Amino acid sequence: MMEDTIAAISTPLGEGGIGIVRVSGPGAIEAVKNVFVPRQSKDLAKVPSFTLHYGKIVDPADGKIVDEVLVSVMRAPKSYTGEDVVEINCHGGIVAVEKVLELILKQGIRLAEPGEFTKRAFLNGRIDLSQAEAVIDIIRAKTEASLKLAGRQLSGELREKINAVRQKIINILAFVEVSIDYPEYEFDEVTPETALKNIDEIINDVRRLLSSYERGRILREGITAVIAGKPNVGKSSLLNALLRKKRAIVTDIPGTTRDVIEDYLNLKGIPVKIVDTAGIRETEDLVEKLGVEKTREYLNQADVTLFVVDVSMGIDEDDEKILSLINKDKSLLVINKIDLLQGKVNFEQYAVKTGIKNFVPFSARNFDGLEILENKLYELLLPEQEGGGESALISNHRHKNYLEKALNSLLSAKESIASGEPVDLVAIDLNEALRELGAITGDALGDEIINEIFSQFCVGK
Ligand SMILES: Nc1nc2c(c(=O)[nH]1)N(C=O)[C@@H](CNc1ccc(C(=O)N[C@@H](CCC(=O)O)C(=O)O)cc1)CN2
Ligand SMILES: Nc1nc2c(ncn2[C@@H]2O[C@H](COP(=O)(O)OP(=O)(O)OP(=O)(O)O)[C@@H](O)[C@H]2O)c(=O)[nH]1
Ligand SMILES: [Mg+2]
Repeated sequence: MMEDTIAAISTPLGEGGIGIVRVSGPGAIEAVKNVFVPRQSKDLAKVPSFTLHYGKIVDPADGKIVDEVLVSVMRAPKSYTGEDVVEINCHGGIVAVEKVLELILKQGIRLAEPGEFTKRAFLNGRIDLSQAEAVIDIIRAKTEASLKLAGRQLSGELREKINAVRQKIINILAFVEVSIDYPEYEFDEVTPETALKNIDEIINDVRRLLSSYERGRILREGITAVIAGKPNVGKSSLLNALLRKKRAIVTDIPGTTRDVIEDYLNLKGIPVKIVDTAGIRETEDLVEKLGVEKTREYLNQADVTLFVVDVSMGIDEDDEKILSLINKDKSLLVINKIDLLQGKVNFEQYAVKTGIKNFVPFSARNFDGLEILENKLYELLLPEQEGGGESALISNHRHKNYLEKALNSLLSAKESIASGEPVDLVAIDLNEALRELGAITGDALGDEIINEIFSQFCVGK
């Protein structure tokens, strides 16, 4: 349990219905008692846990009323942080909330660092590190799907999976350690064959977790889609169609979009940053030139490119130039302006000519093909998995890193057993794998790394 007591404003600063000052630590109740005058006289130190109390915050220095509030009391160890927690529900508005916080700090309470409440929940053992990280993911979630993913992690799903794998390693280690300590014993259970079989099973578990990372990352972080193509093919019109609003200026003058335009959309749960760019062409116009330069930079960062062509114009050298700048496997070819078509057109020809397999005939004028376009884009990002596959569990790069390290240690242990090396070496690798998996849940992780993780939180969380 921490010695000192911390406080912070836990709601966004601004005008709102209510604003909350949260206080946590052994001195929380005493500090609030000093500034809180309950309407019905009672002692906050004696009220039951999880109760709410009406009254006023009064500055003890001059007896002036600061705000009318509701105060809740949650006692250790059953609280968000695992410590005594008192929350003061003030009227929303910057002045009242800040004034109340100031009064609390005057009672010898320290201002909380970003993420410190959640860090205490972790340090006091109420949640593990992966759950603490899920808290920040929930705050940052941009779509329902990413919220759901973070919610599963908050409920401890990842911790359970990791701990199950660790337990399997511990089971093998137990035998290995015994045979190190008592080499004269022969254990029927631990022939190299059974050990190899068990390690293989663990390796598979870790690989399965790792394989869910790509999906998890896309849902958690979202992706960047860049619209590219020659001037006037309808890039900005496509942006507007996807956003269902007139975000970018559209004209029939080639070179209309000069600067990069960014916006966000929710593609069936995937948070997508969509970028409309200046049409790429050789130009003498300085402003347009700079726009084209920027387009190239964005294309380098794109997770996926929407390459737009005008069906009434076909494909020429200028298209080829742009094609050389993009990753065709991560592109969708949008064959635009099909409303202008008279007679039949072989769309596959466009796929062959551009080398982009995924194509969709489209009209930004009448939205023809918009739904197919969205489906194909989704499929390109999150392909349907064979046999259903495991739903995403790993979404955080830190977790992926430690899983990869653990996998290497396990592979090394497997090799040692297979080549008949001394059991001591096997034990070293297995212990290493245990430590690496433990880093995901926060077991045996240095203070520095823990501090780094929590510093990414917002104040009051
Ligand atoms: N006012 C308020 N709203 C909030 C929070 C908060 O801290 N204060 N939360 C903060 O982010 C979230 C809710 N999360 C919480 C998680 C655990 C506990 C808690 O007290 N857990 C105890 C007791 C549970 C029980 O009664 O069974 C425990 O786990 O021991 C509280 C809030 C969202 N809304
Ligand atoms: N008929 C028809 N016209 C379209 C379609 N999509 C876009 N246009 C027209 O094509 C012209 C260019 O559209 P924009 O969306 O500005 O094209 P752009 O690719 O953003 O052009 P730049 O910003 O100059 O590179 C406008 O006159 C649009 O109305 C379509 O599907 N059918
Ligand atoms: Mg444009």
